[in-house]
Amino acid sequence: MPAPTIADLGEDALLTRLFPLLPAGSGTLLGPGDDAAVVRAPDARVVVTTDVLVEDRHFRLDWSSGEDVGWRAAVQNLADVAAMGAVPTSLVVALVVPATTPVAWVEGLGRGLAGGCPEGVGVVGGDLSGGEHVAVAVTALGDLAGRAPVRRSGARPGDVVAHAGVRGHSAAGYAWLAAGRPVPDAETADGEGADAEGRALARAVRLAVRGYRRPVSPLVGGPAAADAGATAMLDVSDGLLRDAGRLARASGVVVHLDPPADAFGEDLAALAPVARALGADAEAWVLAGGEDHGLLATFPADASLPAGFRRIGVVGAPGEWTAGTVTVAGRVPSGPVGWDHFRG
Ligand SMILES: Nc1ncnc2c1ncn2[C@@H]1O[C@H](COP(=O)(O)OP(=O)(O)O)[C@@H](O)[C@H]1O
Ligand SMILES: Cc1ncc(C[n+]2csc(CCOP(=O)(O)OP(=O)(O)O)c2C)c(N)n1
Ligand SMILES: [Mg+2]
Ligand SMILES: [Mg+2]
Ligand SMILES: [Mg+2]
Repeated sequence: MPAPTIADLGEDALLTRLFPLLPAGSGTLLGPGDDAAVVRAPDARVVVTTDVLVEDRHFRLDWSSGEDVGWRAAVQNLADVAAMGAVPTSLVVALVVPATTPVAWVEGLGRGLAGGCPEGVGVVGGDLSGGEHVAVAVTALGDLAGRAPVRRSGARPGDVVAHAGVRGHSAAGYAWLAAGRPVPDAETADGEGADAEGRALARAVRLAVRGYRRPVSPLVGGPAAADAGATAMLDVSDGLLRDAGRLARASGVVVHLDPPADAFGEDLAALAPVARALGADAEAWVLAGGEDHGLLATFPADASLPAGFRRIGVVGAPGEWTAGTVTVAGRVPSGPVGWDHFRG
């Protein structure tokens, strides 16, 4: 018997299968099933953002399961809410899927959405459409709880540049899958079968591929950064250099990143076996890889950095370099800076 597809079920039965898998959310007054949802908005100012994931652009069905795609769709949006200094509250999920899609894939997506959402966040509604390719558009709502939003534009010369979360993992995982290399199983990574070097490579590959399939954003760091006096913040979706450049441009400043071995030593060490095996450059993944969804923020020099944030540089005034410039170890890097949907 072939696996049942969503054409076997139809829309209503598919939704009946999906709803119980979705997280309810502590601020949900009316969840999925009516013409619209009703959610609590304690702050009166609602933070709202949307991001779409498109098959073969953001994910491949042969590289990621429904659960992976749901997880990433949630995290990518939750990170944008956190990057404003807000606490995410609800998601709305619009799904385009071919009729031939297995029911299990959509159920996996539901479970992945639940897995990517922290306690208290609900998936309160969405939409379904047939289409040639899979696309998942998520809208996220958040609560500032009295905080001022942390914008991209508030960085001042002398501020410390800090980052919370991993860097380069998603790009390394993508590179591994794009090279057509098999993902080692947990037994190879942790068991007795392989030699020490083989196990180290297996562990590093699994970390990277997991980072690509199911990134983890340090969401609580967003409100914590706001409370610690962050002057500017954004999540790193397109690459550290590109997103730091956006912050620098919006703020009219220059961002000076510390030498990679100091600022990103842990990531470089974690990804080194993957880079060696592929003949690739871990530094390029860390500086220009996207989709890790860490938080990049600037703080006054005398602020104490909240848990999870590490100093990676300092903000400078324009002069020798124009506003919007990002330097690494005192020089403007010549390699790629990150992702652009229309320019590669
Ligand atoms: N089609 C659009 N219509 C209106 N605003 C948009 C559109 N696409 C992007 N934006 C806005 O432009 C800004 C940059 O978008 P984007 O680079 O996608 O941000 P992020 O990386 O945080 O998701 C955001 O404020 C976003 O809301
Ligand atoms: C199959 C596949 N190819 C390429 C990529 C790499 N990639 C796709 S979009 C993107 C940048 C982030 O996505 P975007 O839609 O720009 O999110 P936003 O910046 O709006 O948060 C990257 C690095 C991928 N994740 N999967
Ligand atoms: Mg976006
Ligand atoms: Mg963002
Ligand atoms: Mg982008």
